[in-house]
Amino acid sequence: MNILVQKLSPTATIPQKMTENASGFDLFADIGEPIILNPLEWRQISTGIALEIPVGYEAQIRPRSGLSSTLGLSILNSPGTIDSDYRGEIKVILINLSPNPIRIEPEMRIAQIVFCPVISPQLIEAQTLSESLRQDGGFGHTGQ
Ligand SMILES: O=c1ccn([C@H]2C[C@H](O)[C@@H](COP(=O)(O)OP(=O)(O)OP(=O)(O)O)O2)c(=O)[nH]1
Ligand SMILES: [Mg+2]
Repeated sequence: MNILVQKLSPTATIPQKMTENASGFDLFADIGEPIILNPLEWRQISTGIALEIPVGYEAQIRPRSGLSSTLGLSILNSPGTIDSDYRGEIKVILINLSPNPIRIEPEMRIAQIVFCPVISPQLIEAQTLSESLRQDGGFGHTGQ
């Protein structure tokens, strides 16, 4: 499958898979200068790219575990949803969950984007639903 990627700025970087069978393509920050995120601060970070995702697919913006485990850097709305009809700039809402300031560098690989199939069912209103073993048990009702 091909997915069209548009660079919206000359400094943007096309997302890259770092290994052949990686699920995600790393997303690069397209920022002119470093951005400091203070503890519990979040910011939309530009990537400088736009996508044309085929209908029937979506993209998810997910954190990179290395940045999370070493720095405490995460994504506020993880996983971010990129709709197939969105043609604007992909942005990453980074949040600093650590007690220390975090410096986001230009061209830093700040997140990863994963392309996934998505279904678009018809939602049919119903008065009753079929029975199941679980019924309405949830939120830990099976124990720890
Ligand atoms: O992390 C994200 C999440 C979303 N988007 C873009 C692509 C997506 O298609 C659009 C809308 O995202 P979403 O549906 O999550 O936000 P919303 O608050 O529901 O906005 P809208 O009313 O525009 O759908 O914003 C990003 O660039 N990065
Ligand atoms: Mg929406």
